[in-house]
Amino acid sequence: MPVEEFVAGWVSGALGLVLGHPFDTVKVRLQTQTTYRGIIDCMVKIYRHESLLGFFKGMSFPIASIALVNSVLFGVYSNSLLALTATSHQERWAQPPSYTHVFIAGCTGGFLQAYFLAPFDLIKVRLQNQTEPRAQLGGPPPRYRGPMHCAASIFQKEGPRGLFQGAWALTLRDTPTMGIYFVTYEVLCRQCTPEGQNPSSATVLVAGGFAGITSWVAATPLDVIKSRMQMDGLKRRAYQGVLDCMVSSVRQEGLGVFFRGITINSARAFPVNAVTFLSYEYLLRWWG
Ligand SMILES: CN(C)C(=N)NCCC[C@H](N)C(=O)O
Repeated sequence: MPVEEFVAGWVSGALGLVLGHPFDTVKVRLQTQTTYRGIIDCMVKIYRHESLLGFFKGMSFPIASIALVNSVLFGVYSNSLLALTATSHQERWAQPPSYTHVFIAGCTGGFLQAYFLAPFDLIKVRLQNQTEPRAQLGGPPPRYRGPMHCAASIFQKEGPRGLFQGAWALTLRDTPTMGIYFVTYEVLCRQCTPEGQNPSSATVLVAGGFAGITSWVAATPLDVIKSRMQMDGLKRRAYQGVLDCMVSSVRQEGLGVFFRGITINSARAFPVNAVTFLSYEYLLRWWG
C-alpha cells in the first residue's frame, strides 16, 4: 500500500486548511446563526467584537486532525483506485482510469473519512460559534475554554456518542460529493492536458479549484443541516434527526436555507483546493 499517498494527503490538507479557515468560520456562523445580514456584516461583526483572532477560532483541532482526515481521504481514494484499476498514481496519467472508477473511489474515500472527521468537525463548529471575545474582562466566560475542554464537556454530558453528533449528516454530505470532487478534478485535468502527459501546475491549480467549487456547491444543503445538527442540544434538542432538521429548517426559513453560505463556501473552496491538489501532486511526483 503506497504510504506516500497518505503523507501527501496530510501535508496538502494542512496547507489548504490554514488558508480557508477564516472563510469557514464566516460560513458556519451564517449557516447556524440568524443574527448576520450577510457575509460582509458577519465579517465586520466578528472583527469588531472578537478581533482578527475571531476568524481563527476552532482551528487548532482541525490542524491536529488533518493528518488523519486528509490522509484517510486521499489514501483511501488512491488505494481504492489501485484496487479497481491496478494502476499506481505514477501510471495514472498515462493509463487514465474510467470516471466510474474515479467516482466509486472518491465516494469510498469520502465515506470513510467522514467517521474520522466527525468528532473534530463537531468541536470546530462548536468553537467557531462562540461569539465571546477571547479575553473578556468581567464578561460571561465562553461555554468552552478550548478544544480539549469542549471535547471533555461533550464527553461528560453525552458520552462517546455525543462526539459523533451530526456524523450521519456529514457522511451523507461527503460520500457522493467526494465522488464529484475527484471526477471534476480528473475531467478538467484530462481536458487541458495532452494525452499521456502529466498536467501542468496551472492545470492542477484550476482543476483543483473547480473541483472544490463543484463539490461544495453540491454539498452545501447537507452542510447546512450538518452544522445545525452539530449545534443542536446545547440548550434543548430541537431536531429528531436529519430529516426532521431539513423539514423544520425549510418550514421556518424557506428553501433558501439550503443555500446558506454557498457564496463564501465557493469562494473558500477555490484557493483551498487549488493549493491542496497542487501540493498533493507535487509531493507524489517528488517522491515518485
Ligand atoms: C464537498 N466536500 C466535503 C469536499 N470537497 N471536501 C474535500 C475538500 C476538503 C478541503 N479540505 C476543503 O475543506 O475544501
